[in-house]
Amino acid sequence: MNQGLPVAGGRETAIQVWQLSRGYRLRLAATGALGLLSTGADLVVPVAIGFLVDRAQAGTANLATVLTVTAVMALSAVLGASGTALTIVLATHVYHSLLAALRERLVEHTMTLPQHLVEQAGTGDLISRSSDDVNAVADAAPTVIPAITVTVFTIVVSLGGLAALEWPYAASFAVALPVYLLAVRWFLRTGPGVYRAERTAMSARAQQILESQRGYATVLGFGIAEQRHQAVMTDSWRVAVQSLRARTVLSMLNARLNLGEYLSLATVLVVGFALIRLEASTVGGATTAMLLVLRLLGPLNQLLLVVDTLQSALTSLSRMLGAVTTVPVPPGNSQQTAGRAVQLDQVSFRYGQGPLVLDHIVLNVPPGQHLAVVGVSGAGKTTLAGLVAGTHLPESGTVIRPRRTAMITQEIHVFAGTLRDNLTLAAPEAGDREIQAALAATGAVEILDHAPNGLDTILGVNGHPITEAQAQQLALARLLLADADLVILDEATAEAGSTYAGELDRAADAVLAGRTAIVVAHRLSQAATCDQIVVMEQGRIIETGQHDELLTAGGVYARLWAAWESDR
Ligand SMILES: Nc1ncnc2c1ncn2[C@@H]1O[C@H](COP(=O)(O)OP(=O)(O)OP(=O)(O)O)[C@@H](O)[C@H]1O
Repeated sequence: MNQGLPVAGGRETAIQVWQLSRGYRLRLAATGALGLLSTGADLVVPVAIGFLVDRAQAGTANLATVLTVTAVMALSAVLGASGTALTIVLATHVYHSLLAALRERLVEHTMTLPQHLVEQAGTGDLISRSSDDVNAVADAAPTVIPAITVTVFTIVVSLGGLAALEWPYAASFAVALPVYLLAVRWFLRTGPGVYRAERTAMSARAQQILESQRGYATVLGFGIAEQRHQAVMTDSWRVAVQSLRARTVLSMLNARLNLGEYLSLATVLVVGFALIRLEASTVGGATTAMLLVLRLLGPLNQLLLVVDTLQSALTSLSRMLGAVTTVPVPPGNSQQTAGRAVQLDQVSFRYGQGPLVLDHIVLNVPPGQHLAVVGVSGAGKTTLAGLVAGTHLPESGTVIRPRRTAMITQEIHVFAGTLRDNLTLAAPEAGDREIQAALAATGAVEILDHAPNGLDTILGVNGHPITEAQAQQLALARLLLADADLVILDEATAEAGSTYAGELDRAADAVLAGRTAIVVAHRLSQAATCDQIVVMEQGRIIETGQHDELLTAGGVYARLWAAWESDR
């Protein structure tokens, strides 16, 4: 079962958001001031209507009074509405800028996460955080931002207005306040768990679908399509159940809000009635108070309703920040240096909680030397290559490698893009002549000869097809252009003895010339030409030496060599 990446707590989320807001705080303050002024202008309407009611009651209202008051109301309404609209635009702009900054940080950070941590968490979890969660936070903007900006300012200004009228009016609102507070408290306690469960179910579904797609060949090969289909259905049903729970919680919140609304209106009416009887307020004053409370209820309900979206967005935000703040703290040490040598000192490693896969490895590769790593399948060769490349971090011990290290793994990926893009990934400044030279050196010119648009031919999904061996040649040409100090080769596609194996060995020789290299020798012909060979068994180095020395010694390497020669 995948453990998933961590989720940031409330305090950590607040700290991260505060840090992220650096550079936007002045704009935020200006937005706040504008919001307050705009909502203040909105106060004019209820006050003016109360004023008119009093004048009408006293019989002193004439056409001029009505026209003047109407003009003032119209002006304040226009000013208030435009100010509020501008506040929302400004707030939305800041929100999206902050989200873009966070998304960048997320992508940047995930690129530095050690491979095993991502594998342990499940790629689906990471994809879900950088897609579903980013969408949830972005989608919240149109509802949450207007609700928050309008409500917060309306509450402050309206309560101030009620208190300025007669304090009992403001105090009467306190009767309904506990209902609202209890509703929010209940929702904040119930909501996060329900929303987190919904998001986690979504992550699990994403992982299930991803695994079915990635393992498509295996699914077909073993005839387990129906089984996979059922697994995806089960996870989709879990998402449906969790979504239903989330929506039920929302309906229950609605019921509580309706109760609060009823209580606040009833209380202000009763208080207004009592104040008028005591001659502490005029009918106009009571009218203004009633209008202020009505004004307050709309945004308040809107805010509480978007607490749902807000809560969901906050959950997503905490998941995004959780992935951003995942700092791998390996007890072991993995360092990059300006030099060209590789050193491993007592390096041990395991995947998650599994058994030791590398057991106290000691290795020295002097600058410019080529080291071959040999061993049966599962001995730990690929893992060792990953540790030297820095994609895995040691559990204990120290890895020292050149800063400019490049690796070709067993999974060679052809990126969607042009042939040129695929070659210049690690050398963006390389010109066409250098690219052609690299293709020639690695025997890959044939790819170019058959590419309909030369270096501009689109490769990858739906692009110009290339064979697995050509993809490997392309990867070698890319490596040559990257001009790394240390090259790690862990490619294993070509069958020993095939024409391609010979071609790839020659291409690899061209790439490795003059560099420090570690070659995971899936074909022993690759090992024979290296300066040094280490033989691995169950995570340990059991033999070290040159090809001839190891053959003469008659140990494991000699037996592997004999078996390999007889298979050729
Ligand atoms: N991602 C992983 N999670 C858990 N265990 C793993 C993972 N990758 C490899 N292992 C285990 O670690 C051990 C060493 O695997 P590794 O791939 O490094 O061996 P190898 O010598 O390179 O094998 P091969 O020649 O088949 O690639 C094996 O027991 C393998 O099952």
